[in-house]
Amino acid sequence: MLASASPVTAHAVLSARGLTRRFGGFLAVNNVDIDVYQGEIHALIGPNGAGKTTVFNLLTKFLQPTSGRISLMRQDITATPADRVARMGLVRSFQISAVFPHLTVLDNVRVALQRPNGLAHQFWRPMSALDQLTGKAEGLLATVGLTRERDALAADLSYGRKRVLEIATTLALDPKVLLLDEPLAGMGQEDIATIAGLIRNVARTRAVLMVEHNLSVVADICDRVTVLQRGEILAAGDYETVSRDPQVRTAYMGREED
Ligand SMILES: Nc1ncnc2c1ncn2[C@@H]1O[C@H](COP(=O)(O)OP(=O)(O)OP(=O)(O)O)[C@@H](O)[C@H]1O
Repeated sequence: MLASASPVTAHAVLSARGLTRRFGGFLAVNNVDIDVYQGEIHALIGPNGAGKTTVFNLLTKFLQPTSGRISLMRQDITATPADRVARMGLVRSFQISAVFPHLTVLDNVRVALQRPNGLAHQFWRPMSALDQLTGKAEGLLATVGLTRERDALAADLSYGRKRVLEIATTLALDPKVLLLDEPLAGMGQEDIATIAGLIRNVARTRAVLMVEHNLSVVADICDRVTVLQRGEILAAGDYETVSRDPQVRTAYMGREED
């Protein structure tokens, strides 16, 4: 029997206490505590199979925890369905990152913008009905640096620019907490620098939790790091502290630096 969960920290935007998930007899996530703060980027790192994706699935309510509690902006969301949690402002990038290849960059953002307006069920309205969203969409494109590609078809963007467009469509939902699953995967150095800067910018007014394998980017842009191993927290703190932890070096980072 697990110990009962400790109290959820009041001022974190997203908190979990004693988060635990079993798959049959296998303990994939074991007693994980995590706090994600406004204005900060929190990295969740760890070797393959450590439980990072399962933690994301638990926090976004794609999976129900076996035990433990989750709170979003001081509200207990442990039993709240995924769609409601998303409407409350906890947004995972892929949830709405379906970029429509045959729409322009601007139209992709306008389509994303209609969702929080409660028009999602009227998805097949003519594009002209989206005109009222043009100004806001252009503002978002400016925020992410996509103004020049405004009228390009999404299909014609490079991989890196498509990921930037995904971030723009995610921001259209005005998330309070943004969960990014390996946002830099498969990118070249130049795109990494652009996206890392963009994430840093986005986090100024939001809380960001990201799973990321690129440790130099984690070191550069993340305020806090939680290291998972075999479903448990191995270490947590700022990158400096965590990267000096002998257990972490042996289990994970040591491998990178050998
Ligand atoms: N639905 C499931 N049923 C059974 N086992 C699962 C399920 N989902 C995940 N697991 C197991 O839980 C463990 C943690 O998996 P998870 O995908 O969360 O790890 P991860 O840290 O995201 O790994 P990676 O970096 O490789 O994506 C793994 O051993 C995985 O096989």
